[in-house]
This record gives sequence, structure tokens and C-alpha cells, in this order.
Amino acid sequence: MKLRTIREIDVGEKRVLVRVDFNVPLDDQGNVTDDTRIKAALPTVRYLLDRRARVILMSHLGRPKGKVVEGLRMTGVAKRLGELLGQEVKRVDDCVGPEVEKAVQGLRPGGVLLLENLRFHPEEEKNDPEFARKLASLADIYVNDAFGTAHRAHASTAGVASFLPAFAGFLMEKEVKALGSILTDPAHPFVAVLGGAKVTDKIGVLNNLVEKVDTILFGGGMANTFLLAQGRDVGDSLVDREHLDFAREFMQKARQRGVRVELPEDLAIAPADGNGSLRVVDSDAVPSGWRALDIGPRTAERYAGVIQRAKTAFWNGPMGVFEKDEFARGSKAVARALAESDVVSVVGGGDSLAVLEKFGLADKVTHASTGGGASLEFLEGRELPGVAVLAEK
Ligand SMILES: Nc1ncnc2c1ncn2[C@@H]1O[C@H](COP(=O)(O)OP(=O)(O)OP(=O)(O)O)[C@@H](O)[C@H]1O
Ligand SMILES: O=C(O)[C@H](O)COP(=O)(O)O
Repeated sequence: MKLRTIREIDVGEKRVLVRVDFNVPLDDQGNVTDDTRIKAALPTVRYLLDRRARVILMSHLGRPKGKVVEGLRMTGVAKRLGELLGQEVKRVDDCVGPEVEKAVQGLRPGGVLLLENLRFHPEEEKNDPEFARKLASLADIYVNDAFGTAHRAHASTAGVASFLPAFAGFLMEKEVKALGSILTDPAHPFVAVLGGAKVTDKIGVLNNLVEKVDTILFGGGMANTFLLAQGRDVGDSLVDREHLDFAREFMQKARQRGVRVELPEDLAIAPADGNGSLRVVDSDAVPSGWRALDIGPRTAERYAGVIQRAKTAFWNGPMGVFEKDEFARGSKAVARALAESDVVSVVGGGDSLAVLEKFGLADKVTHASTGGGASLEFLEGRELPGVAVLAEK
């Protein structure tokens, strides 16, 4: 899909309303603890500022459910953005209304204004046309750089485009290109590495990717469900029992299509009651009272080898409870294989990115998507509302 981008327009001195995804984690004081998403939007913001546009940024933060939640104000985000840009970022306490209009009027070419959390208004998530019109009335041009929220049909991600000329920012363009290319034109062998806790979120992706990949490697809680579906005893491991039938049918479908599905041959386990230390066992020998919390070393080595021999790899979901160092080894092995080989590597999902960050490998993969849900929906083959409004007609 080809998008209209900001390169195609003259933005000089214009009021440009930019939807960004600054939905970032904050500490108790409201300071940003991970600024990856803010940094990812900088190329677009800087491009506009260099051309002396008046830049009006808008984002959601958390899920305040249509009400003002003090802890979800954009104050900490404005502060961090100002530090990164090296210039003042003006802030207002709302995203529509007289105070905002006044601040926009006072905005000089090359100035930045950050609006308050869009989700303080229930109309945002309802994609209310009147609310979208009010947002649009602040500017001459609309730019969407919020790939992370592109799967939501909200006023700021979709509705505004009915009232203003709409263009993609550089992050949006990069995400759509990187994720799009692994769907439409992947170099083979193409391997998908899927882990994490929940099978539910990944059914759509699995069903789409099974049509494209050569191999699927399962890890994490996801693998436990597939192991149990194959009749292996996984002790007290986390299992998604509602999806055992799906797992069986999926394995059959993959076999019919000639896709290799690999499950862990060994696992790192620990007592379910939290007392006692890690053990490595074969994946059919998890005793009752123990749970699998990571793939084992043999599996990690095998998976790394498959990744190194691949030409394209997509990774979503950690191989284990990576938040604890002793169960992060499998995820680390996968992350290193992706980072240290020539494979075109695309990584999606907040937790997989957290693994890359933990081991300092985030800038070593071909593309680390800023979208969790958005990257999964994109790879399901679905049209994202926030992308559709930017498509060249
Ligand atoms: N074997 C396991 N047992 C229990 N929990 C696990 C296991 N393996 C991984 N996890 C947990 O799965 C969680 C991540 O699962 P999730 O499905 O949300 O992944 P994701 O899609 O990468 O993340 P996000 O939802 O943030 O995009 C992590 O908190 C991790 O600790
Ligand atoms: O973090 C995300 O995935 C995006 O910012 C979207 O947030 P949401 O799931 O609350 O819509």
C-alpha cells in the first residue's frame, strides 16, 4: 500500500496537527521511564520544525476511559520531548476548546505545542465526528505518525482525516513498509518466532503467517499450550486450555501446508510454589508442582540456528518469563540470533521489544515495531483504520 507522506507537501509556516503515539510508561512522579516511542516520532517532528511549520502534537496516554485522570496528563511527556528536541514544548490542559485555540494562535513557525491526553474526552474513542472536526479546526494539515494506535478507529487516528488533507509521517511510513514487506515479499526461508503468554491475541497472526512462512518456532506460555495439545505433560505450567483444540488444528494445518512447526525439546522449570531453584528437563518431563518458565538451552541453540539460516524472521512474544534473569536466557538467545545474523528481522510487541532493550539489541534488528496490537493486526492481514485514511487513491 502506498501512503501519501509529508514529503509531498509544503508545510512551511502551516499549522500541522500531528497524531503521535506517546503512550509511554510513567513512574510514580509522572516521569517517562521508556522514551522509545517519543524518539521514534522525532524524525517527523524535526522535519516539520526544520521547515518552520507550527507543530501541534496530540496523543493518548493510558486508558482514562473518557475522564480526566491526573496521573495520565501529558506533563512528563512534554518534559521529555523538550529535552530530546532541545527546545521548549508548550503544553495545554485540554485538547480542544478556547485555551487550546489561543495557544495555537500564539504558536510561532518552528514552535511545538503538545495537547492534553485525547482520551480524557469520551468522544475520542467513539470517533465522534464533531470532536474530530474540533481537532481538525486547529490546523491546516493533518499528519498521522501514530502507527502504535493505527488499529484504533478513533477521532484523532481516523476521523480527523475527513476534515483535513491527511499525510503519513516517517514512522508510519517506515512501519507500513517494514511490516508490509514481510507479508508481500519475504525472502525465504521465512521463520516466525512466537512466544508470550496468551494464545488468544495471536490466533489471527498465526492463521495469516502460516500461509507465508517456512518455519514457526514456539516458546513461552504459547509453547506450553501446544505441548499439552500434543499430549505432553507440562505439570503446573501456564496453559491456555481454551485453545487446545485450536493448537491441534493449527499443527495439522501447518503440516498440510508443509510448514515446519518446532516446539521446545527442553524447558527451564521451577517449583510452582516459588520455593526452590531452576532445573532443566526434557519437554515431556515437567513434574507436577513444577512449571515451565523458559525454553531450555538445547532448544535455545536450535532456535538460534534456525534464525541464523533464515532470510526473513518475525518475532513476537518472549520465550519465557524474561523479567527474571534466570528465565531470560531463551529470549536472549533468540534476540541475539536476530541481531547478530544477516536475516531481515522484524520484531513486534511490547514485551519482545523490552527483551531487545534489556540486552541492548534494539538497534541491531532490521525493524523494531513501535506497535504491539497494531503490528499484530497488520500481520493478520487486516486493514488498519489509521493507515487506510492515508492511502494514495
Ligand atoms: N512460560 C511462561 N510462563 C508464564 N508466563 C510466561 C511464559 N513465557 C512468557 N511469559 C510471559 O508472557 C508475557 C508476555 O506475553 P504477551 O503475550 O503479552 O507478549 P507480547 O505480545 O510480546 O507483549 P505485548 O502484549 O506487550 O505486546 C511476559 O510477561 C512473560 O513473562
Ligand atoms: O500501546 C498501544 O498498543 C497503543 O498505544 C494503543 O493503546 P490502546 O491499546 O490503549 O488502544
